[in-house]
Amino acid sequence: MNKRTIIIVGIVASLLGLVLGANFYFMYYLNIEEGHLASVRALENMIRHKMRHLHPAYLNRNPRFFMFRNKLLKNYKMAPYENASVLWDIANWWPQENEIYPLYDSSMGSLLETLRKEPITRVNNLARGTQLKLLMRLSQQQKVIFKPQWYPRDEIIEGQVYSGKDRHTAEVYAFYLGAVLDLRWTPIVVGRVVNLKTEIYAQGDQELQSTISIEADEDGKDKYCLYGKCHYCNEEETVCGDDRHNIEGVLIYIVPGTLAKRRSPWQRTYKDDRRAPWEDDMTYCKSLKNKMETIRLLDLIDVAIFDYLIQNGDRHHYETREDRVVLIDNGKAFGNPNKDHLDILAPLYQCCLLRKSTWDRLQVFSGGVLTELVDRLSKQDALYPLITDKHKRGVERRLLVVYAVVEYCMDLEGDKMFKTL
Ligand SMILES: Nc1ncnc2c1ncn2[C@@H]1O[C@H](COP(=O)(O)OP(=O)(O)OP(=O)(O)O)[C@@H](O)[C@H]1O
Ligand SMILES: [Mn+2]
Repeated sequence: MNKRTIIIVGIVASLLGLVLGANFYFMYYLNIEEGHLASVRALENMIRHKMRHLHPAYLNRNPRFFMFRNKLLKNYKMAPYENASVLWDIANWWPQENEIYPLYDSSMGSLLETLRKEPITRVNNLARGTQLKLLMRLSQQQKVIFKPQWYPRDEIIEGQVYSGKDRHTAEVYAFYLGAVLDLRWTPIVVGRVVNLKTEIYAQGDQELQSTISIEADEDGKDKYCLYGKCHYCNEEETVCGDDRHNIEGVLIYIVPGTLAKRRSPWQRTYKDDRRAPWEDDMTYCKSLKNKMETIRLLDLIDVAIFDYLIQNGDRHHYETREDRVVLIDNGKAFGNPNKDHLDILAPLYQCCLLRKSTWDRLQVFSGGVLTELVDRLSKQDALYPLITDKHKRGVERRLLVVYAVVEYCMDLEGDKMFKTL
């Protein structure tokens, strides 16, 4: 054999080795159990493989997005108003099942303005849930929930996916993301800079006032700090005003109607040394499919995608309105832009079911459009930018993971994974 032949044979042999090696690698991980991969690790490898071979359509812009973008921008555009209570009457009639507001409605831009502008006339502690929140009344009438800022936008929350306190702007982001993805199941939320002295303390009842400390700082100027009343509230952990007593927070419109709280089948144990059954059992969904209505399962799978994009890993319970799932409490999102918690997507990759409309919609906003559009919609918010560029890149990266997981499911189930319920 001459030198050239040896080189060619060498290359062919090593290519063969690579192909075989890679196949063995995949066969090792593809320890298929009734069509499902045996472990989360194997799944992660499979997803990584899928991500490397994503069809360009998932990476590029879909021209169909223009139509949606223009309508959305028009719908959420800031608009003046004359009578706030008329708008509140309208908005309180909006909810239908779990849809909190209509797809397009000429009152939306004005309604958002009422939440930004109307005077805060009464404030109480709201000891519901575990985190600090206040109940505010606007113009002596409309009740809203207030969640304050705890962290700067670029704070990185270490630890578990559910660690830390609320990230207030995540609630606003969730509202606009829900609007874009047509998961209009979130409450309507605006960011607002509020004065702790004149708008909260002065309008607060005695109980609230007793959870606000007023102390003189080095310059002898009063400093207002709120610690509130809730499960995790304590005098050491406070929200303090700046030199003009201002704090950032979000006003969350109260969803009219009755909400029912249910334990999530994908609940975490919240203990470092104990894992939940769903974390190790890739066939976990099989028994759920018999126990739970498909429509509920489809709702929870939509929720999983939504939560995965924003990295909310704290949906231990979910709430329903007229038997459909609502997206209440989105504050534990955007903790660490560098981390993706794939297991938030467990409902999707374990059940391999997805609402057809959700899948169609997700594909409209490929190629960077999703975060660009949420960014443009939220430009009018007092707290813009809601999240850092790193977090925006995180959302886009995770959208590709969602595409890859759906591709993985399509390999297993074909088109029958898509449902129209
Ligand atoms: N916009 C809303 N409309 C109606 N009810 C709401 C709204 N936001 C919150 N609630 C009610 O208040 C409860 C507590 O709110 P939320 O879940 O945001 O608090 P949390 O302190 O984050 O709770 P947890 O610690 O359980 O996560 C909810 O379970 C819900 O019943
Ligand atoms: Mn919460």
